[in-house]
Amino acid sequence: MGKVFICDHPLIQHKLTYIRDENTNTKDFRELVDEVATLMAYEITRDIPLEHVQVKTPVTTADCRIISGRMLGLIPILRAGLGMVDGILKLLPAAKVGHVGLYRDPETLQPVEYYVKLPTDVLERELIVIDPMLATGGSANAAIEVLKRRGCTQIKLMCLIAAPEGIKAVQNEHPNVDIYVAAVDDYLNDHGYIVPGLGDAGDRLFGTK
Ligand SMILES: O=P(O)(O)OC[C@H]1O[C@H](OP(=O)(O)OP(=O)(O)O)[C@H](O)[C@@H]1O
Ligand SMILES: O=c1cc[nH]c(=O)[nH]1
Ligand SMILES: [Mg+2]
Repeated sequence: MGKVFICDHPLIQHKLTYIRDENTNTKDFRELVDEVATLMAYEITRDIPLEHVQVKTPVTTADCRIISGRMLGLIPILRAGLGMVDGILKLLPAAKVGHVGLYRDPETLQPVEYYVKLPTDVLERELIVIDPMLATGGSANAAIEVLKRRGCTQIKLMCLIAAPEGIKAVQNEHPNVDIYVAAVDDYLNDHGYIVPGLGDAGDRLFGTK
């Protein structure tokens, strides 16, 4: 079963509080999501392998370590996943970005696919699927399925807030995908919104409501 890592660093939790606040405006919401994404990138890359190199300092030769050429791909689920991309790229500038466009039908809560564009070398990359919200898990599962259908095997999922129902759904359908979240909330309401959550992440990021 996929593991769940809760990124509970105080800086992440502090910023998440303001992200949840309904009085936070679009500009601040976007900036805070960007900052939390950077901090979460620090946590999600904890297991990246290093290799030894020697560098000449002005004083002597030093045994040092660098990331061992690991190729990463970021896969934001449109729209809301876009809000986390730049924050991650600040720490991982060589990552390539693929896009999976999904919206959740408001009646059925089922994901509807409308766009997929992936890097040509996606099979060689370790992939991080990004979406601020893991509610029913339908969108994350569908995005992971898009990647697996193309033969991708190394996949992690990164979200800001997850509902227990969404975690269970991903663990059931994709047991080899680890999930990184800043918080696990209480439950889903009758409209499939995470409680207490933050509302509609896409609308809050882009000011569409
Ligand atoms: O786990 P689920 O039940 O599938 O819900 C989560 C999805 O819902 C939201 O997307 P939305 O449909 O609002 O699209 P948007 O990002 O374009 O606003 C959110 O960004 C996730 O993609
Ligand atoms: O709470 C939720 C659930 C799905 N999508 C969101 O943006 N928020
Ligand atoms: Mg939305």
